[in-house]
Amino acid sequence: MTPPLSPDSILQTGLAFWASKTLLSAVELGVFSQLADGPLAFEALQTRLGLHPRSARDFLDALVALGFLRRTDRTYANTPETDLFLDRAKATYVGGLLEMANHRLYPSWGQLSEALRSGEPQNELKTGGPGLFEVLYADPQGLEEFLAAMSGISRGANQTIARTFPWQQVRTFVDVGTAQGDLAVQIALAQPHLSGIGFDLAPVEPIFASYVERHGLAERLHFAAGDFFQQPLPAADVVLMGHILHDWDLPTKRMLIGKAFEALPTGGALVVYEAIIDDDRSKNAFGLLMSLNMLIETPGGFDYTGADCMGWMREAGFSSTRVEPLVGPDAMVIGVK
Ligand SMILES: C[S@@+](CC[C@H](N)C(=O)[O-])C[C@H]1O[C@@H](n2cnc3c(N)ncnc32)[C@H](O)[C@@H]1O
Repeated sequence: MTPPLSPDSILQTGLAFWASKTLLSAVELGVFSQLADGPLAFEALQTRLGLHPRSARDFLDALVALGFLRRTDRTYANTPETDLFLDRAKATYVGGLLEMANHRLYPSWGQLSEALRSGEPQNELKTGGPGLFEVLYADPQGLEEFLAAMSGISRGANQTIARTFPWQQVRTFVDVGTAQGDLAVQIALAQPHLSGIGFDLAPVEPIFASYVERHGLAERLHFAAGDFFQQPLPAADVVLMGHILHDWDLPTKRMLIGKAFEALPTGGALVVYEAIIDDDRSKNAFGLLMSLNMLIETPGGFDYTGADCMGWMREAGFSSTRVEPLVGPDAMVIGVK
């Protein structure tokens, strides 16, 4: 007998933004940072957070029910995960991504239907303003927030690439669009024989330099300032591009893969990684939603399948290509010259 149909999953996804926005507001208000020094009684926490009495208990108890806080009697505490990843004072903080989701993506995603009809981004570009990167680079705090957010979203994949790529015969690498430099840092930490370059726009340099310095890697990791639309990529045995290609339209994707080919010696490798969509385009929901996020944020960006990327690599001249899983929705596409 077939079980009766249920609307549960429809309703769960339809109202998932309630839970999402509750978590985003908790990060914005600093709930997890306030609790990082230890549990707090309800009244103390309410006062520290500046919450109106009407919904303070509902808000905090919703966070308990969602699994982000623990409560004993009337005292609230972080869970091990929220303590490690959502306390702003810790190096393991991943809330930068959620801060960006809260103040930038949440309002823009409210216009998704319009974006789907028009094919146009729904951020500053909509009113004739500058593009995503110009906006970020005009505001030093916004830039730092974005780059830290990228480290948060990328760290698991970065550590996997650092461990699993065959680095034995490699001496040098360049990370294109390096942001804070977390991929370069993770590779250098795991592979002490390697030296690397982080390539990015000039305003990123101080942020990269202080991140690399914090990890004690300034001798082996250097910054190269450049614009990949204007300049060739620095030469290296391995070229890496994390969350770069999906920002751009197809001609730009091809141009960047071509520049990577030029920067590599024969036998060198291009490693492209992000939320690579499965070839059947039916399983990697995160990758497909990420592509909608590119619609919201960029004029021509989109995510793509492993087969798509291997095809572009072969057109550029790469002789062998393969796709390897990383963590969660991420995979890397490797092209060997
Ligand atoms: C989405 S972030 C990816 C950061 C990092 N690779 C990661 O995966 O976490 C894109 C990066 O590309 C850089 N970028 C954007 N336009 C660029 C350009 N024209 N030349 C060089 N880098 C650029 C940005 O500054 C940013 O650091």
